[in-house]
Parts: sequence; structure tokens; C-alpha cells
Amino acid sequence: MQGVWKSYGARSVLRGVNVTVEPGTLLGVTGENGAGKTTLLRTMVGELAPDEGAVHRDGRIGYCPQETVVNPLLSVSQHLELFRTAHGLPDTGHAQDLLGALGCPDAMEQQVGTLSGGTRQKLNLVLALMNRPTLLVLDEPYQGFDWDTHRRFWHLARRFRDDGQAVVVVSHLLHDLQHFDTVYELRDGVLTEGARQR
Ligand SMILES: Nc1ncnc2c1ncn2[C@@H]1O[C@H](COP(=O)(O)OP(=O)(O)OP(=O)(O)O)[C@@H](O)[C@H]1O
Repeated sequence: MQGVWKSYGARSVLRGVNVTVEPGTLLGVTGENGAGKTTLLRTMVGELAPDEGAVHRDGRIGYCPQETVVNPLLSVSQHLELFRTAHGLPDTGHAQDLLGALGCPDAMEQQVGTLSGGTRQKLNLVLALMNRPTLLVLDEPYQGFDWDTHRRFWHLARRFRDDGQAVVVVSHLLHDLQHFDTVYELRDGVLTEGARQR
């Protein structure tokens, strides 16, 4: 992202954001409530167009928004099938492996509206991961995760990074900072690099 500005009406949220996300990096974004982290990610993945500046994207993008994008009336397997078709994947084997890696209970035929919040969030995350994105953008992806799932999530994120994927995660949690290669803080509409962890 080069010199990206984004406003909602008179509210100027991004005020000249510059950031490059390299393959094989795990990058954290912190910032106060309302600082514009979600706006930053939505602009990064192309959901929002910048008012000024440029966003260059390369490869496949996986985006996991803060709110789950699932349909309560469909089952888990129907979601996997829907996204398998949309991505043109041969099967849902990888998605099922990811659900297993996150410790998802066997609930393939259960309506998503009847799942626990944490399990729904696991599905939300897997839907963003199932096309093996080269850039993975996650907006606080583990709200509702128990401690074991939280640990499994970071294990997966590191695996993706080690496989050469670029991973961007918004986090409010201080103890998450240790997992990042680089931490950025969004403040007053600009991204500032914080402590380098590796
Ligand atoms: N669609 C919209 N229309 C108008 N204002 C918006 C819109 N989306 C976000 N905003 C405003 O932009 C600012 C930044 O919001 P954003 O959701 O990007 O912040 P955030 O850092 O992700 O916040 P949080 O930590 O609470 O999730 C807030 O003041 C918010 O009210």
C-alpha cells in the first residue's frame, strides 16, 4: 500500500498508509478501537477502494473478517461445498484438514446457526484459508476461541508463514505480539512499525 488515504464522509481514517507485506512474514497490526484497522484491511484486500494512493496485490488473497460470513441455515459441509465451487477446488480435503487442525468437533452436517460461536469462527477462518492464499488477512480471527484453539491457531499461522505465505493479523492482545515478525501500530491514520520480534 502506497500513500493510501480513506475517509468516510468528513471522517478521515487512513491518512497516508505505507506498508509492504512480503511473502513468508507474519505481520501484526495493533491500534485503539476505531483507529481504522478494519478499514485498513478492507482496503488492503480490495473490499474498499482508496480515495488516494495505490494498493498493489499479487497472488491469491484470503480474508477473514471480524464478523462471520456464514449462513446460519446451511450446514458446515454445505459451506465447504459452496466455497469449493467458488474457488474451483477439486475437493474439500484441505478444508477438512484445517478444521481438524483447529480442533473443530465433527459437526459436518450440523446447521451453522446451531454451532457454538467459537466453532462458527473456526469455520469462518477455514473458509478464508481453503484456497491456500498467498496473502492471508485476518481481522481478530480468534474471538471466541478457547485457549487450546488459540494455540492451534498460532501454530497454523506460523506454518503458513514458514511455507512462504504472507500473514497479516489484527490483534489487541499483548501476548500475541511475540508471534509476529513485525508489529505495526495504526495511530492517527498512519502505520508505524513497532518492535521487531525476530
Ligand atoms: N462504513 C462506514 N461508514 C462510516 N464510518 C465508518 C464505516 N466503517 C467504519 N467507520 C468509522 O471509521 C472509524 C474506523 O473504524 P474501523 O472499524 O476501521 O476501526 P477499528 O480500528 O477496526 O476498530 P475496532 O478495534 O473497534 O474494531 C470509526 O470511527 C468508525 O466509526
